[in-house]
Amino acid sequence: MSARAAGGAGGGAKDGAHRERGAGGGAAAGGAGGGADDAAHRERGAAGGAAERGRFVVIEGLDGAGTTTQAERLAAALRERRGLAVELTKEPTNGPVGAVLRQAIEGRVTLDPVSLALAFAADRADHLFNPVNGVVAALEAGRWVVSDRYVLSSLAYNRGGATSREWLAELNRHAIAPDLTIFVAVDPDVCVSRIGARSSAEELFHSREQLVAVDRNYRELIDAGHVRGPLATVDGSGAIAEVEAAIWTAVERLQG
Ligand SMILES: Nc1ncnc2c1ncn2[C@@H]1O[C@H](COP(=O)(O)OP(=O)(O)O)[C@@H](O)[C@H]1O
Ligand SMILES: Cc1cn([C@H]2C[C@H](O)[C@@H](COP(=O)(O)OP(=O)(O)O)O2)c(=O)[nH]c1=O
Repeated sequence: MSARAAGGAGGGAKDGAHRERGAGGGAAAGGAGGGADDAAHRERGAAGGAAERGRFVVIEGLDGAGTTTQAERLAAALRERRGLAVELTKEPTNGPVGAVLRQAIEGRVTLDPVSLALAFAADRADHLFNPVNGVVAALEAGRWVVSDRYVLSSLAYNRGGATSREWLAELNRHAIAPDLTIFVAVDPDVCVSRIGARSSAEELFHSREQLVAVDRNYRELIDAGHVRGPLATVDGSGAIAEVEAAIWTAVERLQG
């Protein structure tokens, strides 16, 4: 197994923790597209017994909305309360394209908006279809996946000028639809203050002006029905435990 596979390409929490690995690394994804939409919830007849497909839950929101905090809490709750095997992942991932993106986000390299959008789409393809530790392989092996950010982040953050919503959607055509997207809604001013309390480091999308524009994009995308798969909007302005409880209610509805 490569160092990358052992370390969990495609995610893990910010520190790379919490990522469970299935024996043998899971099934091969079978190429771009994965066919996972069609394969949703089917039983696997492969050797080793039938495994019901896992569910893919995505947490979205502005920087500072609490997506990292809530993705960690949801993954832990699914393990503890439901006894599920859960992988916690994030975008940008800890894989090779994700490493370049992290440099761009932290201002160590500069990418133009088209290259940035292409890199996020490439990182996402690896996140999904990596045969060793990709999301599709995990879902097909029966594990749940909770992802901190996904396609909706590209549509909300990387749009403008040469990068239209339509083009971004086309770039992400192969990305499977989540079983549930949770949008953690928080006012941009609150996000700015939480970001400031967390760290003084400058990042690409941390200005108030940018967060206001991204918030508008998220809300337009949601209102126009451009989110693929079921969506739950949760008020993220309350205490961490309150937001966690609201997310749990949304996920329980999915299970029920
Ligand atoms: N509901 C909340 N109320 C107050 N502070 C929060 C809440 N959720 C997260 N935080 C804090 O805000 C900061 C940003 O949270 P984080 O989960 O890293 O956000 P994101 O991943 O969306 O940028 C962290 O310091 C975190 O502890
Ligand atoms: C997944 C994704 C993230 N982003 C942005 C959103 C964040 O500003 C940044 C991810 O940085 P990160 O430090 O992980 O932020 P957070 O903890 O708030 O999620 O990358 C895009 O611009 N496009 C994308 O497709």
